[in-house]
Amino acid sequence: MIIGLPKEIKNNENRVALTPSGVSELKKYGHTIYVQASAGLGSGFKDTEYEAAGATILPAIEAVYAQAEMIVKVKEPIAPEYSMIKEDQLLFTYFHFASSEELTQAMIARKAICLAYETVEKNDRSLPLLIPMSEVAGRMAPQEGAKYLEKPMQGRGILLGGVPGVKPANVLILGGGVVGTQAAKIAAGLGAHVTIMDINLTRLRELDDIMPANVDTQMSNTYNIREAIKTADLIIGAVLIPGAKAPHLITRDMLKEMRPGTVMVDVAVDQGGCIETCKPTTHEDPIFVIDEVVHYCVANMPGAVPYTSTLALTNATLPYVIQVANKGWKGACLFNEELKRGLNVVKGEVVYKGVADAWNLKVTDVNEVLAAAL
Ligand SMILES: NC(=O)C1=CN([C@@H]2O[C@H](COP(=O)(O)OP(=O)(O)OC[C@H]3O[C@@H](n4cnc5c(N)ncnc54)[C@H](O)[C@@H]3O)[C@@H](O)[C@H]2O)C=CC1
Ligand SMILES: CC(=O)C(=O)O
Ligand SMILES: [Mg+2]
Repeated sequence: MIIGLPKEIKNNENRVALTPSGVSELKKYGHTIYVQASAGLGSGFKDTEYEAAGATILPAIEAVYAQAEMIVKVKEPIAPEYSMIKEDQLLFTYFHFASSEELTQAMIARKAICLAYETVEKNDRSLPLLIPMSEVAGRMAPQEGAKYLEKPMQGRGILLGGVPGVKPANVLILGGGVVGTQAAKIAAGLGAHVTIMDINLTRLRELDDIMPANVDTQMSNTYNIREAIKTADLIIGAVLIPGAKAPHLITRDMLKEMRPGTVMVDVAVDQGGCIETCKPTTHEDPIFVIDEVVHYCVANMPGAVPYTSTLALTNATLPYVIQVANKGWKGACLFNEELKRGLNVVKGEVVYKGVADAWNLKVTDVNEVLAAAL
């Protein structure tokens, strides 16, 4: 297969979807890989390393899209890339369609095959291509929260861990999955008092068993959230309904219940956010303030730590990339249910229910689309 690796163009997105070692693995199976010049530089990989691994470097992004049967990326295509996408071209990347109607309509119009990292799902319901980046974003969330809690950054001016004789900060985490667990570990390690809320009682039991003494668990519901936000210093949004729009657990009217300088890090922003007032921000301009509450809503948090994130992401994606390259998208999706669940939009049809529901579109049975494509 001919594989294209473009350089990411989203703000401060320094990750890259294949490392030179990934290129050399793909070459073993006889695939051709075109890499856009400087695609890996932000993650510490030089063009010469990709060349040595067997890739061909192309100077312009247009040439990479023009040549490739499969584009492997990190983030969703953004407007300048739309017109480069060809009918029947396979795009394997994060899409988060439920947070962008524009992107959904653009991919329908381009008649591309959109295989979304975030909905590739194992039989045990885990999301193998989301987990590594959720681990990164979860560990970053208290770090970013601590920074914006500082007074000069518009926060309350409270130290997460407190000091002897002074209470630590209260951290409220909504969602006890991968992001929530990693965020709790780091916040608790810094000495904060942490509360994790989830609707899954089994998950709360597991967390209660493994978390240190300064982490409490509580059932997530509007009543409990309304109470907790009154004394929270840092709130981390970490809920997920796979592929679908996140529910708004914190509504606009709740902001006036919070103390001035409270910081909210809505990691779930890539699925639309679990805080009503959240809108996507960038690493260049990460926060905004409403009703004296600081909102941090960066949709590509791991992009800021590419040395960690690129390796973590490609450790997980490469085996799937190899499968798709070896069998083609149809063969790979028929062979492997995990990959089939990653199909979101195929040749103009929406095949993922959460995405169709988000934008009131018709959902087509993925098996019909696969059968028609054979
Ligand atoms: N902004 C960024 O850069 C990044 C964002 N993310 C996003 O973070 C979000 C969380 O991802 P993961 O932790 O991997 O998901 P996960 O599936 O591991 O965990 C989600 C948790 O939310 C819980 N939940 C669902 N509804 C809830 C409710 N009403 N109240 C409380 N909890 C509820 C679920 O029971 C589950 O335990 C996703 O939207 C993901 O895409 C992930 C990585 C990077
Ligand atoms: C998951 C995601 O949106 C990211 O890693 O940027
Ligand atoms: Mg207020």
